[in-house]
Amino acid sequence: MKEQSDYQTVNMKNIIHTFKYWPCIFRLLWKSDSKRLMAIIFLTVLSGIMPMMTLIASQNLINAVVIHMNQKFDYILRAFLFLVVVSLFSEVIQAVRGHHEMLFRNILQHQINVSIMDKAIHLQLEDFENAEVYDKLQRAQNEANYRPYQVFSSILGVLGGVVTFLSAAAVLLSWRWWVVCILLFIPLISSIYFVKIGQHEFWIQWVRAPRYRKSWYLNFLLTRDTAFKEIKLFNLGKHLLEKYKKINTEFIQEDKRLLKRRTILTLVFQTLNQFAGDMIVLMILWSAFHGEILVGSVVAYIRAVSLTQSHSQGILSSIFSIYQNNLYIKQLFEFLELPLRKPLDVETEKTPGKIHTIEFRNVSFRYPGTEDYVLKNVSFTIHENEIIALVGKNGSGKTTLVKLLTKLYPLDEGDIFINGISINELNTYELRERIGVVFQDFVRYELTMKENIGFGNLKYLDNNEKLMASAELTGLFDIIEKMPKKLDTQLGKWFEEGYQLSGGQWQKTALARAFVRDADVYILDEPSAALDPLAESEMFQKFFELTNQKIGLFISHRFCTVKHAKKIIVLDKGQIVERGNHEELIKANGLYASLYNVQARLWKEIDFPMQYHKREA
Ligand SMILES: Nc1ncnc2c1ncn2[C@@H]1O[C@H](COP(=O)(O)OP(=O)(O)OP(=O)(O)O)[C@@H](O)[C@H]1O
Repeated sequence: MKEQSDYQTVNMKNIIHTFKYWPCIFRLLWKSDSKRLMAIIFLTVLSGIMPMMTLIASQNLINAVVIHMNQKFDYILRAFLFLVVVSLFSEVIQAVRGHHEMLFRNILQHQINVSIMDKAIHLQLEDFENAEVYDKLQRAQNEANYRPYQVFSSILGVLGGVVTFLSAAAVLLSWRWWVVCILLFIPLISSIYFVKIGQHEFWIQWVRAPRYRKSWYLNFLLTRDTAFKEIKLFNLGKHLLEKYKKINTEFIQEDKRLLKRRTILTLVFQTLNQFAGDMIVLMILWSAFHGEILVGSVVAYIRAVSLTQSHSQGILSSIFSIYQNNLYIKQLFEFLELPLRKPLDVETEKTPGKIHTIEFRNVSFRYPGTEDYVLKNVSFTIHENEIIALVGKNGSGKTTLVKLLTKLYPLDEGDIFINGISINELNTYELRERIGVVFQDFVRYELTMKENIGFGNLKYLDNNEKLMASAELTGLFDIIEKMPKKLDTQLGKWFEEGYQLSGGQWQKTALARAFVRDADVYILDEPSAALDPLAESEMFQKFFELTNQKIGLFISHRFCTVKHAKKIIVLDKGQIVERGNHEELIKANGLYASLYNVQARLWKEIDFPMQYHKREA
């Protein structure tokens, strides 16, 4: 919030503050392609001098014609050839510079995208679920990744413009030095006004950012397949489009006001500039009329006046663009320089070895930035060759337990021991290598079937035998066999020749991905939600076999499966309220029994149809 108000207070200090990222920009530019960067800077300076060179060559030629008319043609020819060479050289420089700039822009953009993605893979889940960090990532990604090039290009604009401006001014200095002062004075005054407008635009852009993201999101919803079905069925298209239009119409209105102000100011200063220029041209003609200067010099001076005027405008618009881009650059580097969270990434040498026991000891947890405990004093132990079922109402903390065990969140209070060692002391990557998890919101990779399974264990990515063995465990084998390119079949509908799987088949793919891992612990969070009863029963049979001499943990709301687990842990509002096997828990007649009975009644169609009939009557 403070950060935001900093932007809203628009003053020179804040504007200057945004320049603090320039060293980072230059490091980034240098890192991207240092040789090309140097070449571009050199060519920019050179092309800044070229207009003046052309001007001097034209002046020479015209003066040569005037002086040597009907006398020596070779003087005229020499002056002409000089002009040809200078013009040609100027064209070549422009072309080579354009070529390098284009390439450099692509390389730089690639470098920035890689840096953003590299940063993102080093963040923690905690960061991704933190609106502020996510915001920074989104801003860096959507708005800021091309800005460094724009700043660079504007700096080049200023550099080239200043060189041309000064060299053209130098031509005029030899005639009347104070003419240069007049030509400088007007742009200087106008730049003060333009900086003020620039500050205002900063502010407008900043305030606009959240609305801009919303409009981006609406655009995303309307143009991707993710929300297509609901948008059609609930007939949301028009409603969402209207929302999008409303936000963007506001932007257009704001832009109109801004542009109006800018256009009026531009007009005023251009008129003043033009008037001053015309007066100076009149003076040049007056001097020529009195024979003080030659025709070539008349042309050269007039051209110099026009160059100084046009380049002063160019320099101003480049400075203006630098101001605007600086704000976004700040967002990019704020994201790239986000400090990585410590505890999860501390790499220790300690490896768990084969996991024989997992012990949760007095674990309590609150999500960062929230007050309420989602887990309270949770303690239980799982041993090798055991399967535990975690049950409880929605939001009771089951998935949170898995996130803590897999070190997706740092522990808050209490500890988790793997083979007697605290997970805080264990190497995160080694620990995760030994755990195979299927989350409720598993990923449907729009890639090949091979990748969808092989991502569970990259070392088997090209081992079709292993991948198919894992597919067999989840009942995918026959489906893959029938696919056009078997394991190499592209899945989903985003890319060419995509083969769309059903919801249950996607779930089986996610299970196969977890099963291909040579894990010691397999965790399934709602693994059967999309499976038909037969597939569910087969999958659990395989799961029981797979976890032989290993540890299995599954979260499920389906009591027909849960009842087969030897140990069942019942969570309620983050606390373990019951534990035991099915028979014990039914006998205890607590939460488990009541949840089980509700479901059993639904299966037996005792209560539900009666109510249904009552409503019909
Ligand atoms: N990233 C988060 N930030 C803040 N609160 C969260 C976050 N994720 C989950 N919660 C909260 O933590 C509580 C437990 O969530 P959890 O996902 O562990 O429940 P669950 O038992 O797995 O539920 P379900 O059966 O619906 O999957 C919920 O109240 C939820 O609102």
